[in-house]
Amino acid sequence: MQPTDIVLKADRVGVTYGSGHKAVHAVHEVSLELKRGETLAIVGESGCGKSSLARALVGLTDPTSGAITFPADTGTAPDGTRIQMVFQDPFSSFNPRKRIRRSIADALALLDKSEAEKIAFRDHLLEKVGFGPEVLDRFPHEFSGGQRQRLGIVRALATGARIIVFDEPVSALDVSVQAQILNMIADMQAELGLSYVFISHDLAVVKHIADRIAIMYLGRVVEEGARASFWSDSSHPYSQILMDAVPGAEQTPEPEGGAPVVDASEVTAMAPPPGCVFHPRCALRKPVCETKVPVLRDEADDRRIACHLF
Ligand SMILES: Nc1ncnc2c1ncn2[C@@H]1O[C@H](COP(=O)(O)OP(=O)(O)OP(=O)(O)O)[C@@H](O)[C@H]1O
Repeated sequence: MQPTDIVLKADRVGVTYGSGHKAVHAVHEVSLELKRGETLAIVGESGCGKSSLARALVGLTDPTSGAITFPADTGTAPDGTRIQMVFQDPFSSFNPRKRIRRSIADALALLDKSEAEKIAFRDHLLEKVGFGPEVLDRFPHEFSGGQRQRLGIVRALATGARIIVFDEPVSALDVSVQAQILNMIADMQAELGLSYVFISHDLAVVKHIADRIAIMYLGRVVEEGARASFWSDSSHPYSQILMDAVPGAEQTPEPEGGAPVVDASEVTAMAPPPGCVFHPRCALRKPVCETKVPVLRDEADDRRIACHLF
């Protein structure tokens, strides 16, 4: 078998809540690949299914359809250590009654290393996020949001996981703290050779750290490609809206046909529109968009778009 650089692969993954006419297709046939050492950003508005996909990737939810595999896995890592999630608010996942030492020890327990090596690894990770060993005897509530997020990152990495899924890791933090955390995340990736999936509702946050970007809308990936090409080539009309919202981005002129037709909040995964799910909000829509679902197909080198305009 050929060695592969793909560390994580989602193949037509679907996540459905409920059944029958009450079913919500939160994630619909999503296929993605994450290469070793790369950061794949998944971006979309609230409710597009980002968290459902993230939870499926790390095994917290079983996909209703499709498959999640780890093609580059050598098979030596015991389950639970190859992929970990960092949540928006790690406070909710730290046991408030446990000292930090205990919480990190629980993560280190998954490592196949000697006690001394575990301690050295722990202290190295703490140092990387700017903490000394004195934090170990404190409780979670004694830390600010930014500090807690740094501890959340340490705890995820302490398991030895090589793939980290970050679910909106800086969204709850002050803008001044966000850049600091993003820099730490990037430093650790370079030093430890980690692969990241980075979930965000804000394209501005991922603009500097993502190698690849996938845009999700109502459970589907509508566009995917290398980050650099996103700001240079033409894009899916939905991606364009997200790009225009990035501060300092060049604004695209209002397309002919005018503004979006319906309020975004009226379109939900509970009652997705027929045809292209984005068509009610698309100023460039054509009649075909109301009836036919566009497939995600290669538009250029390293760029896939699901849109009838291309
Ligand atoms: N446990 C659940 N039961 C039923 N519906 C759910 C459940 N979890 C999520 N949903 C629905 O699935 C869709 C996708 O939700 P999800 O949380 O994955 O999106 P998101 O993009 O992460 O949004 P947010 O950023 O607001 O968390 C939404 O319509 C949501 O209401």
